[in-house]
Amino acid sequence: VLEVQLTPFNILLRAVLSQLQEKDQYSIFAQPVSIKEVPDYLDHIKHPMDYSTMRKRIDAHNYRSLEEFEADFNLIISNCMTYNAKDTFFYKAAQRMQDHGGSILRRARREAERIG
Ligand SMILES: CC(=O)c1c[nH]c2ccccc12
Repeated sequence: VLEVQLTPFNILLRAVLSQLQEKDQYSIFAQPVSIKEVPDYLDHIKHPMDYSTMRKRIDAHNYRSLEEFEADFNLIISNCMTYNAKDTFFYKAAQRMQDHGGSILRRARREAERIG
């Protein structure tokens, strides 16, 4: 059985990830971009990221700080804005996710300071 040690920090990261995923109503960012569907994706994007990968990193206690978690969130956004043209549904979804994420992460930073 996967015994995930639940530290306050780990619980905070899982809660923040769930808040971010609530704003991804079409689950655009939920899984890695499919290389079968998008064969040239890795020619353009050198560091793919998605929410399922972030969840694995949380459970592996792979984030040592909220800044590292935010860096992966920002990677999801920047990858999407790099690969997709400005007038696309995906690009616009990344812009909205960036706006939503900004306020969610600001609140999380204050909470992380509080739990120390
Ligand atoms: C997040 C993202 O860029 C994508 C998510 N699903 C896709 C399908 C085709 C091309 C790009 C994507």
